[in-house]
Amino acid sequence: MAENRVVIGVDSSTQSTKALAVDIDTGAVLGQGRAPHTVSPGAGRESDPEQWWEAFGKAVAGTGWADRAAAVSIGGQQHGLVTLDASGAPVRPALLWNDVRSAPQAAELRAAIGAEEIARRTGSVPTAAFTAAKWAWLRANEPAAADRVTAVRLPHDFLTERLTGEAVTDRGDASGTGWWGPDGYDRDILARIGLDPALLPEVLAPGARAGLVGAGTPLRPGTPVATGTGDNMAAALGLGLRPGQPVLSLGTSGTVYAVGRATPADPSGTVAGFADALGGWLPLACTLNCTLAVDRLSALLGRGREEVEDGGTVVVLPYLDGERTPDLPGASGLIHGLRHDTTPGQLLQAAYDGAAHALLTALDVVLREGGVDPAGDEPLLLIGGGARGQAWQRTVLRLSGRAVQVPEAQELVALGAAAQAAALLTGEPADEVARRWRTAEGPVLAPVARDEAALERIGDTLRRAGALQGAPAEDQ
Ligand SMILES: Nc1ncnc2c1ncn2[C@@H]1O[C@H](COP(=O)(O)OP(=O)(O)O)[C@@H](O)[C@H]1O
Ligand SMILES: O=C(CO)[C@@H](O)[C@H](O)COP(=O)(O)O
Repeated sequence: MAENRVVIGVDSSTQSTKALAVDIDTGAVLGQGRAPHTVSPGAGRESDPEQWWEAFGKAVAGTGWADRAAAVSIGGQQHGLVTLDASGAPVRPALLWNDVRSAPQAAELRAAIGAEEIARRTGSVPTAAFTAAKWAWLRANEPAAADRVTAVRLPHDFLTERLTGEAVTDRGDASGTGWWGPDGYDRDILARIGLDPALLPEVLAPGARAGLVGAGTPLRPGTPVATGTGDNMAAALGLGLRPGQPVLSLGTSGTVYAVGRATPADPSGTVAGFADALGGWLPLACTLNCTLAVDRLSALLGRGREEVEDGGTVVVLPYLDGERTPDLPGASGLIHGLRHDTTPGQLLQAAYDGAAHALLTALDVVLREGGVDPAGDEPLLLIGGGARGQAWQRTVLRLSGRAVQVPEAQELVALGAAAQAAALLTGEPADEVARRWRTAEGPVLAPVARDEAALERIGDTLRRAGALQGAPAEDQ
């Protein structure tokens, strides 16, 4: 294999870094590497950016192509607040997307600007996940640390800068900050949260080159580096997604999204109006409790993930980490409707249902926000670690009523980053590279009738659980 025909794509996600070495011509994966991350337990969710950098080195070395790849690009978990001092070292661990301590700061921003206005300006109504709320939390709770910060980055920007020395980002990841919109950085929002725009990276145009690999990194000096993007935007590239094709990703987070034709601005906050990595839009709904919550329930029940049973009417709201969709940052797990004849397998199935419910009920809003008819019959593309699970597949079929397509290709975030890197060399748009690689191909599972009764039971429990789960009085 000629060295100038292989690129490396990286996914620096919540639980681990994954890297793929990919043949530019065929999309064949020639090598892969992985290294785990540590996320703090307890009230917050934090990770050390230095560990991401070490994991990046191990994962790219694991591909076997680190010293020979022709280009590289990095997709990363969205929203995380990385704070650097004048030497480029982290001031403190990064505050991650699933850290809900910043919920009061998000509520303050919403109240100060108004949900409609902030959605119009930034595409999204901020929740605790958004970087703007995290910076406001840092200012309020650790002012001395905030004062030492000379640069604010997102996880993928931090790694790109370590590689190239360039302080740059892309519109996809920038759109998850809460301080960026179609007109660029929103100076009013930055002023409200006390963040100097000079601390932020430059937002590069789609398809631009971020820079060249410098000395002393795990990659060959001089290797071109693409802009990278947020992990969901990278997966959209990795699938070669066209407008209106819906995606459900089952990983640490659950996400549902589609490339849109229109600029999204959902004032209800269910759908975040992210930008994609190409110049379009990526309306998306995200939950905090997905594969990890179901795995925790299966461990508590002492059953394997696939040991589910049909029947019964028990409802599980598996909000072990608080929740973002619906916006219940103070929520916890809740079981309702337990009977003498409820079996452990039914309880486990109810956890799957509870984790999928918000994503699948948000799907129509996601499509409408992107200007696409939700009545279309495009199969739902199922990706992420959970997509291989039979129980997950059956749950999604039952609660969506749609055909479900499971791409054979795995690690679509890393593949999307690889497509970005390849696009730097070939001049094609990255989504076209992925379509050429046929990354979305895989079996299509035939639709089944939507289980309206289960959806209604979960929705009803949610409404009635109101005060217990910390819902505002007007929603109860
Ligand atoms: N066969 C499977 N069935 C259900 N869940 C799975 C399966 N394989 C992996 N997972 C889950 O997938 C998750 C990892 O998914 P991934 O998309 O790699 O995560 P991340 O969001 O960190 O990128 C893990 O929490 C794991 O429990
Ligand atoms: O917050 C969001 C999307 O808005 C998450 O999807 C993060 O981007 C984390 O992704 P994973 O680590 O679960 O892939």
